[in-house]
Amino acid sequence: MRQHVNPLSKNFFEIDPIPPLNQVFENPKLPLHLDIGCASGEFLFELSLKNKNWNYIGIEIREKLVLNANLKMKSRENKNLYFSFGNANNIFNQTNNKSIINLITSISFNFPDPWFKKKHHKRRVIQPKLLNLLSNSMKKGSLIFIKTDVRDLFDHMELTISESIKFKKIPYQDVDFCESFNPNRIQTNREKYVILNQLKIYESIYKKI
Ligand SMILES: C[S@@+](CC[C@H](N)C(=O)[O-])C[C@H]1O[C@@H](n2cnc3c(N)ncnc32)[C@H](O)[C@@H]1O
Repeated sequence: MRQHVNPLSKNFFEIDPIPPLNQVFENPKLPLHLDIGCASGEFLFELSLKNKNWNYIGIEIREKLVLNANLKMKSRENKNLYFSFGNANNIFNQTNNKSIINLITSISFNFPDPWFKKKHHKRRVIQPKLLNLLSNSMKKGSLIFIKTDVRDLFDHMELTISESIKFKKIPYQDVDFCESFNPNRIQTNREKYVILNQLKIYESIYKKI
């Protein structure tokens, strides 16, 4: 399976609408977490089983991974999990999907693709346009979690988010993780690898003000 796809390719301009939340979740009123770049979804499968008081949506640009995750969904009892295929940068251009943004309680960007070369930086998932959309539509108090092992990418993400005056970085110790989308601090696949290899993790949390 391809490890990387070019998010700027026109294959990702068309976006599937996410159905109304009352059609995908047993209880659409639960707090909603969005995980961008969820890969095979293992992290979300674990989260959704452990935290039945949250709903989770995973967005992933590699279609095969989403197809496999949806196959796995059929054999499981997940009533609080949904996977959507597409480029997170275009997903909210879809009219139906736009209305979901103000229902989101939190979003995570876990170990996004670094796209090291300068000429490829525009392929990085955190872009000013996406941040602008989120800052205009996410509700007050909602959170953005970013995590990476690549310092340069971390600086790029921090800069892009801090350019929006509507997001304030909050000190780690001020976050009540027990109330968050991930109270048990479950690790993503990349995070497990990074920890095993004793690499440094850079992370920040932002609040919509
Ligand atoms: C390095 S992997 C990290 C996967 C997972 N979050 C983790 O921490 O293990 C980055 C994932 O983001 C996906 N991705 C990259 N750009 C994306 C985009 N614009 N929209 C949605 N998914 C994207 C990639 O296909 C890949 O699965």
